[in-house]
Amino acid sequence: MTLMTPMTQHTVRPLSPRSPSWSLVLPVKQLQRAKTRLAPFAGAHRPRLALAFALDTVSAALDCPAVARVLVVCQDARAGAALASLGALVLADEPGGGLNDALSHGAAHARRLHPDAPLAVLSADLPALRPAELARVLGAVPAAGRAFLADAPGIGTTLLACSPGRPLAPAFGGASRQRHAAGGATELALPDVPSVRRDVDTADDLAEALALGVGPHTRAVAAAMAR
Ligand SMILES: Nc1nc2c(ncn2[C@@H]2O[C@H](COP(=O)(O)OP(=O)(O)OP(=O)(O)O)[C@@H](O)[C@H]2O)c(=O)[nH]1
Ligand SMILES: C=C(OP(=O)(O)O)C(=O)O
Repeated sequence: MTLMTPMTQHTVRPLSPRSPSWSLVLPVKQLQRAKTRLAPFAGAHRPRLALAFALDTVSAALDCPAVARVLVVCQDARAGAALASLGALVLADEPGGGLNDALSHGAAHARRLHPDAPLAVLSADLPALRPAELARVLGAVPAAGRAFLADAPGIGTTLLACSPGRPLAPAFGGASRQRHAAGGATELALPDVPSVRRDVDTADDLAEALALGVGPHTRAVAAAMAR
C-alpha cells in the first residue's frame, strides 16, 4: 500500500455540526482504461468524463453531513491529485487487483484509521449525487450487519455498507445486486434516492444523470462535448 497524499479533508472543509461518523471509500479506475462503455459516445472525451464523474461524486460525498472522511482508491496520478485537492485521502490500488480488491484494500485502510466508524463503499460514477440523498441512504443502514443499495436498473450495486468489526466482502461487477443479497447483505429499499442509484456506464445513463442534475465538472465536460 502506498499513501499518495496526506489527508487534507479537515483543512479544506469544516466538519458538520451533525457529528459525521461514516468512513466512505470510493474506487476510481485509471482514467485511460475507465468508462469503456462510453467510448462510442464520448470518443477522446472519455478519460476527462471519467475524471469529472469522480470529482462530482467525491465532492458530493465530502459535503454529506453523515460522512466524516472520504478515501479514494486510485492508481491514476492525475485523478489522485485532483481528488486529493478536494479533500479526499487517496490510496494507491494494490498491484494486480481489480475493483473488489481495491475496495477491500481501501476498507482495510479505513478500518485501521478509524476502527469504530461505520464503513461504506460507493461507486465513483454517480455525477448527480446529492449529499442529502447519500445521508438518507447511510441513515437507513442497520446498526449491525451489512447492507447495500441497488443501482438504477436494479442489476448492480452503487453502495455497500457494513458495521464496525464486520467484513465488507464486496462482490461488485455486473449483476452484483443478486450477489450481495445472496451473500447475506440487507437490501436498502428506499424510494427517493435516485442520485445515489444513478451510476453512469452508457450514453443513456449520462442523459438520465443530466436530467437529474449533475455536478459542475460533469456539466462542463458535457457542455464541451456538445460544442
Ligand atoms: N481503484 C479501482 N477502481 C475501479 C477498478 N475498476 C473499476 N473501478 C471503479 O469502480 C466504479 C464502478 O466501475 P464500473 O462502472 O465498472 O466503471 P469502469 O470499469 O470504469 O467502466 P467500464 O470500462 O465501462 O466497465 C467506478 O468508480 C470505477 O472507476 C479498479 O480496478 N480499481
Ligand atoms: C460495478 C458494477 O456494475 P457496472 O460496472 O455495470 O456499473 C456493479 O454494479 O457492481
